[in-house]
Amino acid sequence: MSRTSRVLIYLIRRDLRLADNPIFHELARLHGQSQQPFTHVLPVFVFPASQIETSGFLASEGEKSPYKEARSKVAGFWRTGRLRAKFVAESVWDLKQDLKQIGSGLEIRVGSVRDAIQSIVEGYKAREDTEVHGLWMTKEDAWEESKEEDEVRDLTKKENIDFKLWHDEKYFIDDRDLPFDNARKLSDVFTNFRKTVEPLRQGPRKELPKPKRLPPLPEYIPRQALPFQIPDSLEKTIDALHKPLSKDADVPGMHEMPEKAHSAHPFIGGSKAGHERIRHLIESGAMSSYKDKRNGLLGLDFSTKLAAWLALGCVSARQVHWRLIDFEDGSTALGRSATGYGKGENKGTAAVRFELLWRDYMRLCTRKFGTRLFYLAGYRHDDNAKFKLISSPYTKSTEKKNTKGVNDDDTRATLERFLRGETGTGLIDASQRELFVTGWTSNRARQNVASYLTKHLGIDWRIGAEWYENNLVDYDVHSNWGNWQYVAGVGNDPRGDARVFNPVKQAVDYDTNGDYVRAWVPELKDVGKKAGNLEGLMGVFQAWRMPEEEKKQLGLAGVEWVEKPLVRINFSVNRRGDGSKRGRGGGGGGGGWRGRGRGRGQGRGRQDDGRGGGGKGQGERYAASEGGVALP
Ligand SMILES: Cc1cc2nc3c(=O)[nH]c(=O)nc-3n(C[C@H](O)[C@H](O)[C@H](O)COP(=O)(O)OP(=O)(O)OC[C@H]3O[C@@H](n4cnc5c(N)ncnc54)[C@H](O)[C@@H]3O)c2cc1C
Repeated sequence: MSRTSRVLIYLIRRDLRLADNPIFHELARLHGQSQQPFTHVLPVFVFPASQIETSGFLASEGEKSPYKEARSKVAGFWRTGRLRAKFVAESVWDLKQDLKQIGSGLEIRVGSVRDAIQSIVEGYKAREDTEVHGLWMTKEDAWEESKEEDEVRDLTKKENIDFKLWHDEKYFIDDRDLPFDNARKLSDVFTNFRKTVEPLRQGPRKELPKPKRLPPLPEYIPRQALPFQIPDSLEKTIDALHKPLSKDADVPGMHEMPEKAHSAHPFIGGSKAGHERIRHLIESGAMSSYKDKRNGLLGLDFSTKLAAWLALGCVSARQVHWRLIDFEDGSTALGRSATGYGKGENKGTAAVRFELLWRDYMRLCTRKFGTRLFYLAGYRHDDNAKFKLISSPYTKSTEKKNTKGVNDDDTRATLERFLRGETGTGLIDASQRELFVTGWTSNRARQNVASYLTKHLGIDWRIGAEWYENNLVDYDVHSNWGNWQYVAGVGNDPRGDARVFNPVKQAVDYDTNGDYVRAWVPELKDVGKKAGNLEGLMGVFQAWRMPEEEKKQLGLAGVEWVEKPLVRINFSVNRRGDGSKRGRGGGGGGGGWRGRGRGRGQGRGRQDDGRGGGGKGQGERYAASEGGVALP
């Protein structure tokens, strides 16, 4: 008997958008034809049990999850923390709503991706009137995702179901337009890659329109297999995701949101919110001023905050690009009253494209190096690299003796202070606390934190990457692990180990009045106010430098992280204005991160991406040195 319903399953991954989505585009096109290979389409999203803890979806209290806890490999953190879990759920439900409006819908499942699909296939096999005709999904590059693909492909082969893997089109330069056919040919230097795809303004393909109508859902849809059940609202989905996760992420003493502090990332998941954000950035002029402001630390608009939507594919990079084109060409009303409207590409919009290309590059590095993305020795695989050991508090160090004389127990205590934001270095503490309570911290702060953990504390960089994976709402496997490697000196940074950020100098440069540190480390909010000079500010950036009297007055005397910082970083204020260095060692080179430094010092930071700092000469200059990196 021929079955009357032929179902195509679209297994949605990090492509949570309707517009500019090649699969939905093709489904809409086929729907308009009289002869269709399938009669119904079933969009499915699976919360993958290996990456997001799913035990909160158990149907009853007595049940046990058949899956291992979704914890990270080195440090055992939950892989997806509360804030990202919420952002993902919002994005999934947003797409569900969008699909409903055009005659379709979205089925949510939990478990391993393979099990989820198998259970749907089995459900249909048991019926006479329906068959699964095919399964489509988007290719992703990281190894877990590739493994998922293989498992699903094998399953479809066994069940005689058509399988198709689609290009992931959420990136800036389309895979089909890359100047090489094999990722092994990707240069290990970003600048070289960039040159092969310039001019960037002409790089992206056209975006695909939003489908107006999709084939309907099948009349019968197999339910989620036990022991799990799927909630019927966004709120209940978030509750289920949060249920197993403790509020302190299993680290005792984590700090809460300080009074009067504001999240720089108060956004919600989903395409609609993402596009609203793009519109706001253009209309407010924030896209045009991006290049000058992107190194900011506090506020909503100094950077785009688009990364979280991009990571989940709620918006694609080329959608960002084409909205910028609309603005630059003045072809729509978008941004009509903003600076730069109709005047072509400006340095702000060009810099946004440049950063979007970095995102492409990080992902292509994963394609090139595969699982080396997660290796302690990184892409470089250089056994002699100075900072790459290191004692790991959770696995016991087997790799090499920690040259800084730290044993594993000390490292664990040190690490917990780092996670809590109690290192005693203001910029690091502010960033760590901000990250934990808001799910976001700026690029400048991320660079400093990563450099501090790996190069000042000498701790295994993967632990930092895992903590970011847990916390960041914009977590993305390629950008996170790739950037951690880069800063740790084991990745594709041409300067490798030589790049060390001095977080005190960086605070002086980028947190000029200490507002960022004061906002996130409220214990320090009044420090240095009386003195009102740079020396006073030093107490904000390194609390141990506060005069004894002031410590007592502010109730900070005897506080461990104030009195005993994990690292005392030498940094002296030089009022001679010649920017020369004092003391031992350099270490100020962090300011030259990919040439983004402000160019205050002399020849700091190689301009390895060709963009100059340009020496703004802002009043007083400072000299930095980093001799003391001993742990207490
Ligand atoms: C240690 C470390 C970890 C990081 N982890 C992540 C991560 O998990 N996910 C993530 O998307 N980015 C990560 N980044 C890169 C960067 O910090 C964030 O993309 C950026 O801060 C997000 O904020 P934004 O959207 O306002 O960025 P903007 O400054 O507005 O940049 C625009 C877009 O360009 C891309 N971009 C910018 N800088 C980078 C970069 N260095 N590498 C790759 N893409 C970039 C992002 O998609 C971003 O949304 C990390 C950087 C470091 C140093």
